[in-house]
Amino acid sequence: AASGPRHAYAAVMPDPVAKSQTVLALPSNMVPSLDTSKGHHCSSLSVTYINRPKLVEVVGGLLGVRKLSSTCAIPYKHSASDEVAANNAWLEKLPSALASFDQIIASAQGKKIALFLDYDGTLSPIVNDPEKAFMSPEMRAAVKNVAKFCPTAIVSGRFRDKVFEFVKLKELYYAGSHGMDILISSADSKSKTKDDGQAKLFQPASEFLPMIIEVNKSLVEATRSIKGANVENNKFCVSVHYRNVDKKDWKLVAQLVDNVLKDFPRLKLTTGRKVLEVRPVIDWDKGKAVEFLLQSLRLDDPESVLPIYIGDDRTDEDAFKVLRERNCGYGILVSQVPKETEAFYSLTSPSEVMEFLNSLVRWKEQSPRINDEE
Ligand SMILES: O=P(O)(O)OC[C@H]1O[C@H](O[C@H]2O[C@H](CO)[C@@H](O)[C@H](O)[C@H]2O)[C@H](O)[C@@H](O)[C@@H]1O
Repeated sequence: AASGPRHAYAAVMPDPVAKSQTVLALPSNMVPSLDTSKGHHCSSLSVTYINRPKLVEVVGGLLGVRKLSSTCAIPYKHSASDEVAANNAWLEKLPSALASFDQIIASAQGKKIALFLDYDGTLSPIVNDPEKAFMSPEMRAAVKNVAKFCPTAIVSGRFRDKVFEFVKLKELYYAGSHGMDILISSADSKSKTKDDGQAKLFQPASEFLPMIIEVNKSLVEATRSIKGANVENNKFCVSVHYRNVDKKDWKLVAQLVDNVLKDFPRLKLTTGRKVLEVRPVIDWDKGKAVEFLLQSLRLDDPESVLPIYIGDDRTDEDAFKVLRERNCGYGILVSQVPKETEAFYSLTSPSEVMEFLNSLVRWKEQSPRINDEE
């Protein structure tokens, strides 16, 4: 999509749910005074409007018009041997992060690992009811332990408060609404200003809040008659779930959502796992959120930090792409089937994610002084 005009943000806005926090409402070159003199790879960031893609471009597969373009399953013939061959070819291209663990830690020698974790499908298994996507106590312990050694952020499409309710770990950073709602405590923030002592919120889509409330209502109304359809308000974006809708009605759901969006030209549609996601047309995604966090937490020097992002969804591709293009870390795709991806490695399930996190912990525990530059 082509870039539109740059967007200057409105004045500082209090967040009703966030006590003792400052909302960072910055102009378009919004990154707090970056020092690019060291040639860090993750440097300039800005927020722009983008043109809205057409419905068929977004949900082509769902509408039967054309295949979805990114992170779609690579089609393969259905004989068992073809599937095995396709899987082997994929694993060659995208090796298991567990099998390649030694390689991964070799490139982390002398560096700090910054971990970015998607939530649904990565830390919790995909379930039919989004309200019941609980994380196991074992997974929570693994994340808690790894966060002792590696700065760890959850980057989710969910409402930030909701994903915190699931994860329940105060020591992590949280980016909700696909990165449009980032909370950073000032102790960790790069900019030492008079706001020190307060947590900081970065909400690049804050002006869209009333519009999201309105579109949420319209989407609930529009899909009311579709059995199994479920609309979830994620604060700066809205999810329309069709996982529990009869397959013959999937196209209808997409068309109803598209009809609603005709009245909201400043909102666009993206797709996830059996979900249509309505979000502002700003050029901001999980990739931008990762860059923002790396810079804000002073983790943007590739000489001393290795970022690793683990996710399962199409929206995680934006983060994989940032790490690949900037050559400053690894994306790990969680998937049981071959997919097109910008990730470097793969894991097959949340339980393999847990195994990977536990391996990181064991590695750090075995030789903390050698592995950690601090
Ligand atoms: O970025 P994420 O943390 O992966 O969030 C993406 C969406 O995840 C949730 O939906 C997905 O998980 C549900 C529970 O397993 C499943 O029922 C649904 O079909 C999946 O799409 C969440 O409910 C959405 O709001 C997030 O946008």
